[in-house]
Amino acid sequence: MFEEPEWASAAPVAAGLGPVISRPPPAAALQNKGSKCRQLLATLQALEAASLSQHPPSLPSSDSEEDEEERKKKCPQKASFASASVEVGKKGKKKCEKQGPPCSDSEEEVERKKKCHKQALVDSDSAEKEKRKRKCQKHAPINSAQHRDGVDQTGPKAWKGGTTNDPPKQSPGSISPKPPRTLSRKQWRNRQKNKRRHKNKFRPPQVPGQAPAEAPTEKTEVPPVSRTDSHEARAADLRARMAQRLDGARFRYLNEQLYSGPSSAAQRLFQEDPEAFLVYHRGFQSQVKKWPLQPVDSIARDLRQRPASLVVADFGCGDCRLASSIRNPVHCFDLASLDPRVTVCDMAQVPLEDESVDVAVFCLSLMGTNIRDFLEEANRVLKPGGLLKVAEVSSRFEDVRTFLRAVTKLGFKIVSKDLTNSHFFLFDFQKTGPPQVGPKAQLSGLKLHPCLYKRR
Ligand SMILES: C[S@@+](CC[C@H](N)C(=O)[O-])C[C@H]1O[C@@H](n2cnc3c(N)ncnc32)[C@H](O)[C@@H]1O
Repeated sequence: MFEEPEWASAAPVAAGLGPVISRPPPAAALQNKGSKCRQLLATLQALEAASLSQHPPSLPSSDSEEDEEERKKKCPQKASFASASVEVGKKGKKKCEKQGPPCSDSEEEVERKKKCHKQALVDSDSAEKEKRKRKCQKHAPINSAQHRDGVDQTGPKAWKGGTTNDPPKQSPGSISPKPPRTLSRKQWRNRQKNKRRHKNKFRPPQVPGQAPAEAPTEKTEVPPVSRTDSHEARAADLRARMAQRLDGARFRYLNEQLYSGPSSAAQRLFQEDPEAFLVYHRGFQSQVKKWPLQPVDSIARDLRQRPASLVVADFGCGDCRLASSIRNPVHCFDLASLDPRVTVCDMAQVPLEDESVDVAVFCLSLMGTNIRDFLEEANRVLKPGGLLKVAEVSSRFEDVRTFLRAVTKLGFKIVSKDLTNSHFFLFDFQKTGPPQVGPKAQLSGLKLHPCLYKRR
């Protein structure tokens, strides 16, 4: 009964103690029950000792699959039994000890021990299974419910063959000498992360808040077009700005010409270059529209309070803003025409009869160096007692009183003056009669500063 071949041959091999244990002959065993029992116990103890020294159960690594593999390599056919036999040594002994005295010499005793040994083997197998099951549960807590439900997921390979994608959990303290064949949860996550990174590496960068680009389609060809558009828009904008600056320069030049020479020269200028008149007026309009109040509007307001029957002569009318603002009949004179109502002429000589108009207006138009000619012409066409209205840029006046005195010598008296406006002065004169001075008399008060515009 002690010659159970598997147990007798496998145990020493598994324990590595074959040469140490001497097996007594069966006959002697039957005769000497006490010694057999002792031998049996000795064998069991030796097996147990060997088992403990080689595979200490307290070490976590001893339960590892690698160790199992190692054992299988050492004894491919008997490995499972060998591990079981180790347990036999422990559990069988304990069970036997519980069931009866350790050193009974009777045959029943031996039989009982044999049964105990078989039972121990069964117990050992079930214990081993239970241990593996616990180990698996420890590695895969997510699937613990499945384990509880009886789904067999035992063993580390469950992660490979399982339907779930959840990685196995590795206990924090466990250190495996070899790289694990299954991935830990952390390793699995890192691998997934690396895969995603690798994918995203070759994707075009996405703007936050925008939908991700599906593929390089026609949409990707849009930016060059928009770039071209923006380039053309910038070029057009640049051209417009350059043209504006050129116009500004031309306006300043023309403006200076009008103030620095006699009206005859200005007349020639615009006759030779009609476009220059447009340039000048564009520049003038861009300037006065920034003013808080345009003097022409102030004059028009005053005239609207007077009888509409009064005949008005507008010297240097420009775009006929005054004529458009009042109901009075208005003779419009200028060096060039921006409106059909304009009579093109030098205002030093207007095509009007003497004493034919009630109101003569000079709104920012005393530009030439021959201002006296303009004022004498107004005196000629004005009716006696007629109204002379003058508006000029305030900065042009060196001394307002000398100006007023000079105008008075030309057959006018000052009626009202308004010096309150920040940009221009307003004067009202009444015709008193013909000029009181001869043609060669000097009227220095009529010399006004040119109104020059700064480059902006
Ligand atoms: C600054 S603009 C003012 C235009 C208009 N009076 C206004 O206030 O809107 C001066 C105008 O007087 C005109 N002018 C200057 N000298 C002139 C002259 N000798 N004969 C006719 N018009 C003249 C210019 O051509 C210009 O249109």
